[in-house]
Amino acid sequence: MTGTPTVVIHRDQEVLAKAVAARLVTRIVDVQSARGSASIVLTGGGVGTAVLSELAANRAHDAIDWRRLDIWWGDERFLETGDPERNETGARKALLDHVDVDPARVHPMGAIDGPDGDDPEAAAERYTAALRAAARPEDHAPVPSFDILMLGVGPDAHVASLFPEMPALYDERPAVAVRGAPKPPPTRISLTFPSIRAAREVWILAAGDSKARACRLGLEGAGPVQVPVAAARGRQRTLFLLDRAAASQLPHGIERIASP
Ligand SMILES: O=C(O)[C@H](O)[C@@H](O)[C@H](O)[C@H](O)COP(=O)(O)O
Repeated sequence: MTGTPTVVIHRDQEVLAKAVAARLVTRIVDVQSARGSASIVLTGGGVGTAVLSELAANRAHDAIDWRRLDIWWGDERFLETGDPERNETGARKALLDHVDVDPARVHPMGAIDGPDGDDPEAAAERYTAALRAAARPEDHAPVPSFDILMLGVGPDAHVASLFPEMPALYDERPAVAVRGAPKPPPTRISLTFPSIRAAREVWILAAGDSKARACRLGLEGAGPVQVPVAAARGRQRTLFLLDRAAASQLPHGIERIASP
């Protein structure tokens, strides 16, 4: 795992979302120019979806070769396909329906009306199989080395659908079913920490006062069972991309202020 995360603070949620969208363009273009293709992991939640909307609105997204981009999800709500509460639905509406992605390279997590019916464990196993199929020998893992893995964070410091003190925190499988999630809806599918930590870069996205404590604890090295975001680290780099409100409890001197 990498060393100390880098903290970048933006004035407010709107500037944060625009800046993360611009950062995505630059990082994806750099990776595609170096290796031909790139892979990203999307997150649900307000900030994660706002980033996708800003990316759709920013014509710089034309610099990305969308046909050579693998798109995965960090977690998903186990609902019917097209349900507005599903992260996939939000991502398609905000961005994916507006760019020329290769459908074969877009990997949504299962839905309750999918091939596994109302069995989230089977749907998680299917996602695990897709991850394994995409992994290459040089990844040295059962999942691909995602170039950028984005995660929102909850006020309770959850990331993806890895909630404090829940069994999924201890699971070594690439993707798992989560039942009884404290954030509705209760049944979800989530990547686990081993999958998150296989990513080259992990970007933690947070805005608002309600995330300030989670961000502080996540950066102070708290235990991952109580503070899951504390274990969300990339192999090469970890970024905490925050607005001022989410950064309001951080000790002075560790941040880089990006927006005046
Ligand atoms: O499916 C989900 O609910 C998300 O993946 C979840 O992990 C989200 O990213 C955080 O709860 C932050 O959500 P907000 O940005 O909306 O606060």
